[in-house]
Amino acid sequence: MEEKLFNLLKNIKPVDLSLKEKAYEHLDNLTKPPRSLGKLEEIAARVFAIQEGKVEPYPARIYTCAGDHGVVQEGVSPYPQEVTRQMVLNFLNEGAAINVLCKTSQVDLKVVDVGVKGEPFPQHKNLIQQKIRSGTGNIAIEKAMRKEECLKAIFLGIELASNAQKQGIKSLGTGEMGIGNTTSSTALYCAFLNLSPEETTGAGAGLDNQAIQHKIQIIKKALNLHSKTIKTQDPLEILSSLGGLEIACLTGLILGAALYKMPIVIDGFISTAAFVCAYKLEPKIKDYAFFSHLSAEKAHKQILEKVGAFPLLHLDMRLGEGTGAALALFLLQAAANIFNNMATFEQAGVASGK
Ligand SMILES: O=C(O)c1ccc[n+]([C@@H]2O[C@H](COP(=O)([O-])O)[C@@H](O)[C@H]2O)c1
Ligand SMILES: Cc1cc2nc[nH]c2cc1C
Repeated sequence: MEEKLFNLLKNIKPVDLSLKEKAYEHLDNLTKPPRSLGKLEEIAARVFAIQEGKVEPYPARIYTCAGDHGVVQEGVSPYPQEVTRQMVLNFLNEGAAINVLCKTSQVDLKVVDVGVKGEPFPQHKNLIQQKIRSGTGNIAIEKAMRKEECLKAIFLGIELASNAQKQGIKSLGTGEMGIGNTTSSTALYCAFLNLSPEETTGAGAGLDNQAIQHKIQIIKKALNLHSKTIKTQDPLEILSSLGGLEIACLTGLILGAALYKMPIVIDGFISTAAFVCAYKLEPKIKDYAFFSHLSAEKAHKQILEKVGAFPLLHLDMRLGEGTGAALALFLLQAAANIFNNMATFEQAGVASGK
């Protein structure tokens, strides 16, 4: 399976960023002072480069991937594990923030059970039931998952991107749900970016300061236990040891987006951990990615700076689910409409500047 993955990764093509100049030539002819729409123009230009001559991000889809985390038994989250399952049901009943924001932005939503603890969910049109295992192992005392399970989750993510493309979807967004997954994400950041748990551990879904100190100790314990693996810097081993099933699936989704030349919007703190895993597997994926927002989770700013990414929105959000991605996909569509629908100086009879 590992060899199959590395062979697939070889097919990922770099984005031809020289195409951005061609996009800017068109944007500079539109009835506005050049570059006056700022980052919106940058978005249009990069989508043009990714889609090789078109700016067409819609129809768009978010995959919200759900999985449970064994490390929750260490008391690292203010919420009980059952909330993962309960929120998946809420997503399917269209009562969650992600449902509302996807409707607002006209983004399609699919919910993926890749590792929620317990029984599979009843069939539902928006549910992809692909549980690989019933939650991860507790990373403070064992590996999160076997390498084969991690690879299965990555391949599932790649398949989700492929299916979306076959169904006419033009861009993707990441979403996740998993009580305990900020602990796993923080451990991944420490392992991949050589950061300390003290500087990267935050409140997650709402821990107080004392509980954050405890979370730091648990992350340290996990990093110690897996220190040999971390030294190797093998992305698959590190993801299997410290990650989560939803994080591995999103890693695959990001790789798949690049493979199928689709723009992908990375949501908050946990999705960025999946981005780092995908980047470590194949750095060419970076130019396919947009970062929706700066999460209020403590270390997100530092991490985004470290990976050279700029977040589009600053709204103090820290929910996950794909909520930032839903808002940012709308910005991609706004950028596309600017590119495709504005009049040029010539068409409108407006004098251009010198
Ligand atoms: O997206 C973010 O930036 C973000 C930051 C903090 C928490 N979350 C969400 O909260 C859950 C994880 O929090 P915790 O404290 O249980 O690790 C998980 O379901 C995430 O979607 C999400
Ligand atoms: C209620 C709730 C909703 C969430 N959505 C994403 N993470 C979450 C965590 C909690 C606790």
